[in-house]
Amino acid sequence: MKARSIPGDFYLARLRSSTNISSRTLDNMRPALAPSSPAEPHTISGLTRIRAHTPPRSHAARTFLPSPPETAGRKEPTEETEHHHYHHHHHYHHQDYAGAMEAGLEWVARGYGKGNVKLLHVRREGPVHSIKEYEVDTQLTLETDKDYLVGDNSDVVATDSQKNTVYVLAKRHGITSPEAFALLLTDHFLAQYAQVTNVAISVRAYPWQRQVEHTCKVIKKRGGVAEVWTGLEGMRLLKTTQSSFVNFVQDEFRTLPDQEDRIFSTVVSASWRYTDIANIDFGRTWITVLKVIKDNFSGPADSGISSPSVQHTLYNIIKDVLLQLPEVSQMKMTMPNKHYFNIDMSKFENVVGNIHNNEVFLPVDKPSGMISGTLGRKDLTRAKL
Ligand SMILES: O=c1[nH]c(=O)c2[nH]c(=O)[nH]c2[nH]1
Repeated sequence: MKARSIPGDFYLARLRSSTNISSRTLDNMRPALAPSSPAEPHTISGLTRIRAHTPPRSHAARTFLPSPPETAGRKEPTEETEHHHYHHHHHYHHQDYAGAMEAGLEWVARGYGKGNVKLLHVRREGPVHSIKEYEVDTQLTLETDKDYLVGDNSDVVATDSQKNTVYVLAKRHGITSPEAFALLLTDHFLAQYAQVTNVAISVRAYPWQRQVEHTCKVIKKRGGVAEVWTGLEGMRLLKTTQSSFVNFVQDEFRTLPDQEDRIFSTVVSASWRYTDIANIDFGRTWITVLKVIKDNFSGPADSGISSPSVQHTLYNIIKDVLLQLPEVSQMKMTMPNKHYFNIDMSKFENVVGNIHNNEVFLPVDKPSGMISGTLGRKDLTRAKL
């Protein structure tokens, strides 16, 4: 074989990512890579070729057999084993691999698998869904090393199949915790493939949390009808323009100047009660309320909507919900005013130039304004009394 005429040759860089290199492939590549002087590394078309001046190996060291499945160690190559190997796998370029496993070497560790298998699992239990987004690494170690040593893939569970397994087990069993999912995968790989001796699964969970909580409260007196309140909590909003607060009481206690263009940020809590709970799509009303809040806080994307105060924005939201949802009899809402105060740049005139900037703010944790209100339908409110 031609390939045997250059023992000691090896190549660096992305020459071939597969271990299954046929001697034909190497033969075809050689002319393009042939350097003028074998002593120098050459870069040709982005490939670095290094000529290693290793003395030709002995015949016996040039090839070997893969470990038999029942033993972890490797059998020493013999004339007999080489003969067997040569005839059945002559397309492998044995002598290019044999050098690494000369006598006296052993595996300290080996493994292969898929890294960062990303998946999002959605658990759909009625209209309330829950999600888990994970990145999973799989690593298998096989009993034999014939895949590494001679390119025999017959025991190899492809990393692509390992990736598919992650998806299939998520579909079949669902996902509760990273640990439960990792244990599920580990047990699966060991049970499914007898040639696997070790499995390592790593899972990283992406920390999603609900942007807005859907809440509800149901009260029922014996013999009465259920009073159902649906709500939302934790809807954090912020806008950088079209919010003002001016013309409020001017006296000796006031220090706050009129604010023509301030930051408006809040965390909305709201709840609403239904007139009659028969035939109500609770999920749909919840989505509608969310949209009414967004529309009144932000307005249309091109023009926005201006807010003269938190009070006015709060009123507009509740009013619109009651107009759009006849099944709602009453709605209450609180909107804390999460202050972002303009940092006074007048002290830094020399450093910043424009002191009238509206760009640097101090987020204030506490205190915050507490604005709230409840609106009900007149007829129903009266009927209740
Ligand atoms: O929208 C506001 N309403 C207030 O009642 C108030 N009070 C205040 O100091 N800032 C604001 N902002």
